[in-house]
Amino acid sequence: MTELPIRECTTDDIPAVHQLLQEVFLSPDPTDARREIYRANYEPERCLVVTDEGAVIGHTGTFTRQLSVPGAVLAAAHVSQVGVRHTHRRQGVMSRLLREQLAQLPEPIAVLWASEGPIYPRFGYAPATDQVSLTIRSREVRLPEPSEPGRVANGTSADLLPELVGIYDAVRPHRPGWSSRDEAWWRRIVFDPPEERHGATPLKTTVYRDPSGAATGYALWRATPGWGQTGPDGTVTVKEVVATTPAAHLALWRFLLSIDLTRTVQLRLTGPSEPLLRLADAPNQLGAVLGAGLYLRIVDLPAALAGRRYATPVDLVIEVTDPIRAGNSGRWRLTGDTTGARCEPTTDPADLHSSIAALGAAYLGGVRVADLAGAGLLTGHTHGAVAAATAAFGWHRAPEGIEIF
Ligand SMILES: CC(=O)SCCNC(=O)CCNC(=O)[C@H](O)C(C)(C)COP(=O)(O)OP(=O)(O)OC[C@H]1O[C@@H](n2cnc3c(N)ncnc32)[C@H](O)[C@@H]1OP(=O)(O)O
Repeated sequence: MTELPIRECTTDDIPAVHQLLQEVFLSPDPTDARREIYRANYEPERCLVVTDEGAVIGHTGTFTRQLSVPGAVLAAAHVSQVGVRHTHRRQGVMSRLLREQLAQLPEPIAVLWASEGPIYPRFGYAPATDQVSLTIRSREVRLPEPSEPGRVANGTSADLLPELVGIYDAVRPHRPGWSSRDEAWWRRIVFDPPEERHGATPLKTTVYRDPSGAATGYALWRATPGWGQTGPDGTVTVKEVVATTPAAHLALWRFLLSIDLTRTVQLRLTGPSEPLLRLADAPNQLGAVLGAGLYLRIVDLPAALAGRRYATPVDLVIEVTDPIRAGNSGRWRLTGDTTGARCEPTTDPADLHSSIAALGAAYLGGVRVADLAGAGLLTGHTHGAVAAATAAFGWHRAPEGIEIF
């Protein structure tokens, strides 16, 4: 049987691609406003389609964005919108799309959110952040008193957007796992059509101002009313809290936990470095659940390993196997520290042996090399190599994915 053709997407394909994605993600009919939001971010020249008799039956997409990694900010392919029509599944269409995409990507790393865990490891992707989800019983948790006399104020996202962008961009370079946002991405973040609120309030924007009046933090959140036998039982759903200072973070969370008529506060996407985990007087009442977060794939190994910084001086030979991007396979000498790094081919004997996926898991500093070795996913060949790599690849702040793209 001849293979169905695979090719770059064009602007003419966009309606058919949207139709396919709506179908495969079991989504309701998008409104014109939602279509426009998707269209603004869509980069057809970075997307691939498979067609059958001219009809689009498979798709994978890439968004051009940057990702913060330990000590640096790198170009990272943000892979998304992977889908194959129900009638064409389990015939290898996705596999062809993802392999072709990996062959073409110019970025040193690629990241994605997996709709289902088993799909991506076979392509060299691995979970690189621990996702922490919180379901907080807000009346059972107390936070410390405010550490400065600032104030919170609500406004519209349109009016406050310049301040939101300023706060986000001040924090982002220091938060491994966070993605750059251009104007179109910000429009998507604050997009809030009434038909998608499902009984909740509009998205609210709350800014914290320090005693000098400077905006040092913001929260995006909404509330859903609820009533139980004992009275009010509403839920606050927090989209994100971003703060440049601990004082702003504390003040915003004190505010969110005290919204009248609510008893639960949910935050779906944070990580192990979330300060609330240390601030709450009753941490168990935060309802923390751990899951797999952002998946990462090393695409161009020497560029990726030289592109981040290392917490302790490192000089190790790593033998890597990559069945898909053959150029990554081989022995590489990695040297570096907190100021820079080099990664070059070598014929020296290996200190460590790793699959491309295991190295990707360790890349953002959130998965310990020693834990990967303990699971048998990575092997140390010389004395102390696993310990040295564990210290060097680790980072002082755990990576976190805070936005599904
Ligand atoms: C980054 C993102 O966009 S995440 C979103 C991914 N998309 C979705 O979840 C939408 C709904 N699902 C789909 O559209 C399709 O089922 C896809 C894209 C997940 C898979 O497409 P297919 O063309 O059927 O995949 P393909 O035939 O290449 O399968 C390759 C292998 O992955 C496995 N696989 C595919 N999908 C899944 C899954 N959902 N769960 C577990 N294994 C899977 C297949 O069994 C196959 O394994 P094998 O080689 O051992 O037989």
